[in-house]
Amino acid sequence: MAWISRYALFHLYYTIPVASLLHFILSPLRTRRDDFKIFFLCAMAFTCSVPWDSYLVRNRIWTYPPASVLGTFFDIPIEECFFFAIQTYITSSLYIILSKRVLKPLHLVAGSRKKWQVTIWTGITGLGFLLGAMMVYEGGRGCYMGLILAWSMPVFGFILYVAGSFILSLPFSFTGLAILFPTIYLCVFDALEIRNGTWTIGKATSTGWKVFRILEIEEAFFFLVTNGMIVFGLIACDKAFSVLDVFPPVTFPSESTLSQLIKSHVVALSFNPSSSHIDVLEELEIASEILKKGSKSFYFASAGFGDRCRITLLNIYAFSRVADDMIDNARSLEDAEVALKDMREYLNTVYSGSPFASGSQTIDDQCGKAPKNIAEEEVPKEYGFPSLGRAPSFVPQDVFMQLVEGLEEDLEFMKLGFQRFGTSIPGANANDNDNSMGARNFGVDAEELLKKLPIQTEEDLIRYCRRVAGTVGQMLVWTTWDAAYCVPPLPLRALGPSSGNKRHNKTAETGTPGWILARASDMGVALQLVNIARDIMEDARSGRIYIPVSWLQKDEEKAFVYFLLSNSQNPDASQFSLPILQRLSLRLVSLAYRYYALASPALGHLPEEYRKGAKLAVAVYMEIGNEIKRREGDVRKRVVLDAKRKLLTGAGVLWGREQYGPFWW
Ligand SMILES: CC(C)=CCC/C(C)=C/CC/C(C)=C/CC/C(C)=C/COP(=O)(O)OP(=O)(O)O
Repeated sequence: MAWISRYALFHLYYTIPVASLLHFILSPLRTRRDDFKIFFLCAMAFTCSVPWDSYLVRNRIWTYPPASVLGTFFDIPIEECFFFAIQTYITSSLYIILSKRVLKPLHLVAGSRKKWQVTIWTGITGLGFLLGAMMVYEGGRGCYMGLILAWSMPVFGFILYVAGSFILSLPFSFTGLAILFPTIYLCVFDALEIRNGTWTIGKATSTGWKVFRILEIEEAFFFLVTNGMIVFGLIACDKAFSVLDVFPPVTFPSESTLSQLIKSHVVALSFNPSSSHIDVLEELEIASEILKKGSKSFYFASAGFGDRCRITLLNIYAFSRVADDMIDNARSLEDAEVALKDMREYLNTVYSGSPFASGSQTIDDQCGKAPKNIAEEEVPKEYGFPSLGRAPSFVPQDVFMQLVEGLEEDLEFMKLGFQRFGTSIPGANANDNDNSMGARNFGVDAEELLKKLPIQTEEDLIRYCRRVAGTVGQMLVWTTWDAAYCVPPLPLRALGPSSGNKRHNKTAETGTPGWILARASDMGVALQLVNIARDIMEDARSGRIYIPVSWLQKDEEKAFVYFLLSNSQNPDASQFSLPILQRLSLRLVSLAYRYYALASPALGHLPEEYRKGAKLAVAVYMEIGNEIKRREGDVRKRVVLDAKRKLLTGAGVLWGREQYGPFWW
């Protein structure tokens, strides 16, 4: 016997390379759940297939020349046993890669909506089983097909019964591909091996019908049903996880012993959301839509987080977006003030009873306390804010309160009345687009006006960024801690009292939770500075200038900002001073990179499975900064990245260099 068998060569040439490629693609985004699913499915595939396949071999339904295999296990070639595992690995990996984009809990529609289809499909599997059993009983040429049917249909029937509506709700574009691609691939190489004589299909027990005249129909059907079982099994796991992510109070027992854990997953698997659960799902859908519309970059990057983490990130973004819009779109100062009051009240309501509520509690107190199941609670709808989901169970309320303080700062601009609510600034003519404005309009009034701007110094700017974006960075960190550890990591003691805002101090020891939170705030600052650089013109149109007045040393720079504000209905920097706009936006981007450099080492300290997701979110947004640099700071036209650029940037982060930044970093 040669040192390697023909069947082993089949794996070497055709299955191992594909499995390795998929492993490489999936590895940066792999989560513990993915590992669990793959392991579980491989174990199931092996256990279910060995007795069945052993029966086939012993009854000569398929045979192999003894010389073409390395050894046997219950009469099955060991290469065939390996095949059960590697086929499961290939199909599972492909499904997991394709499904990363999809937020699976969104597909937990009420069982009733798909009830009929589920009943019909489950019925079909029942008939399939009966047909298969009859074919086996009769023996002869239908035997192999009958054995496939009788073996696989009960499995399909069971999965459809427990997760049918979820399976039918998922987009066929990816579930179908995850089944069909490996099926076609395996059919082609199976046909080749049959022709080479590596194995043979018994003529007496097969129909003799061939697919495309090359492959026995039973073989093609075998690959189809086995890949189908793998994908359906993975979807069933996803259903259980989705239920646990969205409805933790329904199924999650507070005990975390292994038996309780298994029990909760079994309950989740058989759980069918009723109409009373639809609200939660609809809110999730709204949050997802808000992110999709609000930020294409972050929507793209959100796929890099597991669903559990992603759901809370959606909730957080949706709340921040809606809160921000309420201020931006307020029709009067009073409206905006009411909105702020509502925000604070809403936060107090959803945080009532949470160990993470603002107050006298220290983070020490919060450690070890079971989070309250706020999803169960009736949150008043009158505020009109999207649900915060489970965030109040692990994100300190103070962080949200600081975000609201940031939004409050925007009110300062409104108070100045730059073209808001029909007022105009003193001494400026909104219709005056005179190119020589620097000389004519700019005067004592303007000096006075610049003095009143809320952002006077770089410190003011950074404080604002910390509040509106640094907080979001910290929320992301708390969310990953919850998703990875279920409770915050213990050294939280290092943080001290939860109230007070010491989290961005530079002295915290590297690697401690306090340090990680501080760096997350820095990262938020970096991203917000890019955002400000990109939106100078748009913000001016809303009467806001975030450029620190202290940066405006020369008269022409002061005149520039004055012009932007006074002509805020239609500012067009090209009319007088593009170089100033370029200088200021580039200065913002450089500052952004300084904060990025400070923060990026901390990305490696996030829970491992969320590192890549966070890097992806940061990289896709910082790429906007790179583009501003490439355009030499000309931000008259809004900088947006096309899908190709996002994909390339994303790919660079996932499979390429560890550190992200402009090429000279
Ligand atoms: C460094 C560590 C430990 C963690 C990193 C933590 C992260 C990812 C921080 C970034 C936080 C973040 C996403 C802040 C939001 C900043 C921002 C500029 C938001 C702009 O949002 P939109 O204006 O809605 O988006 P568009 O600009 O795409 O329209």
